[in-house]
Amino acid sequence: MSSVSNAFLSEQEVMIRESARRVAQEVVAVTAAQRDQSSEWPHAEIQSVAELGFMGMLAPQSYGGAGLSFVEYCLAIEEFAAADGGFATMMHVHNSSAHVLCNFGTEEQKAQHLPGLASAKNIGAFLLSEPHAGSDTAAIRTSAKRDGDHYVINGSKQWISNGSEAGFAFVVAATGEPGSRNRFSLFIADPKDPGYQVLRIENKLGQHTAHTAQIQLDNLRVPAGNLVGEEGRGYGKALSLLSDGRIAIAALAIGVARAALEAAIRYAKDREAYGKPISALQAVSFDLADMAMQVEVARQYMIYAARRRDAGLPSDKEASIAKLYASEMAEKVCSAAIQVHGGYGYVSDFPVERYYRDVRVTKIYEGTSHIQKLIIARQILAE
Ligand SMILES: CC(C)(COP(=O)(O)OP(=O)(O)OC[C@H]1O[C@@H](n2cnc3c(N)ncnc32)[C@H](O)[C@@H]1OP(=O)(O)O)[C@@H](O)C(=O)NCCC(=O)NCCSC(=O)CCS(=O)O
Repeated sequence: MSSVSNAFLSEQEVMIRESARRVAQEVVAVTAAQRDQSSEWPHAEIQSVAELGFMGMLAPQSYGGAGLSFVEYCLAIEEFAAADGGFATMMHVHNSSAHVLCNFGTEEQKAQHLPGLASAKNIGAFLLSEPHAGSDTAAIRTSAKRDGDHYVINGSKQWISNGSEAGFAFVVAATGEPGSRNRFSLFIADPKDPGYQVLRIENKLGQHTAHTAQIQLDNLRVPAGNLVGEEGRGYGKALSLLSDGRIAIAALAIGVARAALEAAIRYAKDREAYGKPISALQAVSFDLADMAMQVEVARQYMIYAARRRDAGLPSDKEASIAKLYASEMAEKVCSAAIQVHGGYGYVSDFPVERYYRDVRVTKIYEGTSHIQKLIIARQILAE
């Protein structure tokens, strides 16, 4: 694949990327267009990729995971996104659950939940956003009240990827009074509890493989032992999940953009106009060069941000730069791929209209482009 360079990757990173590419193409890409039409949940594909370790990428091997570094994880996410953007979102949200548990859970919580997550027996979801708390995370209204050896959680959660299919869920809820700085706590909840109700699955522009649900929590009872970390210290944990997630969403946007670029190159070499392939027309070849340049630059910065994360260096600003640049770039590249296809780019016989629809949300979820600018500006002005 000429549009992906292996420069400065370790042998292991190249091997993981190639293995992810093979599995993504053989298992996920072949059914992607059909899923785009049917919105069917990919049970069989999830099981196949789980058997090869891709549903427990960030869980340690001792708990049944693959124990990948963050760079390796992001390289794999790019590959799955090139096959199906929605599938990659489902995988990312699921793999992040294990990541959060590894970072903040007790040994007991890890032993209880990581094997089920790593094998994809339980799909993970993270219940953070609410109808009135999207960009403004601190506006969360869901509350958790202590009742003996349980907490009782009430509230509405919105935009929950995997929420309708989850067997494991993190919930962020307020345990403190409004106005207090340390008012949010993080809990592990069981979506099989009758207090966890799926109100609806959203009808979206793209990413139909990823089911996005609205969840009502009605007296959801959670054992006190399911509190993750200290009471009132959940907000920073949620923000750290978002920060790491932004690097992965950059990888996802790059994967979809790369698929669009490759489709455009294939089409331009094949389609003839004025007696020659349109790739021989300078205008088209320059557009392809622009697209390739942007994908490559976004990838190199995404890998840099992921390496900082692996090295334990501060990476909030870099995560926001990676996500902002990659998601804005990806929408432009997918649009340019449609343009190369002309009218054929606008119909579903070719995959580029799906890529365009799938990639649009990368400018919104895990923090909008304006939120990324806010985080970058806050940091550069404080330096
Ligand atoms: C815009 C925001 C970043 C604003 O955040 P705040 O100003 O409210 O918070 P801070 O004062 O910066 O931090 C509070 C607290 O947390 C600690 N913190 C911050 N970042 C980190 C980190 N990366 N790691 C660990 N801890 C962190 C910080 O030090 C403070 O601690 P102390 O109180 O001082 O001890 C924020 O509101 C924001 O990011 N908004 C965007 C939200 C967003 O991205 N939403 C989209 C979610 S994705 C979605 O909903 C889809 C769901 S899914 O696909 O299923």
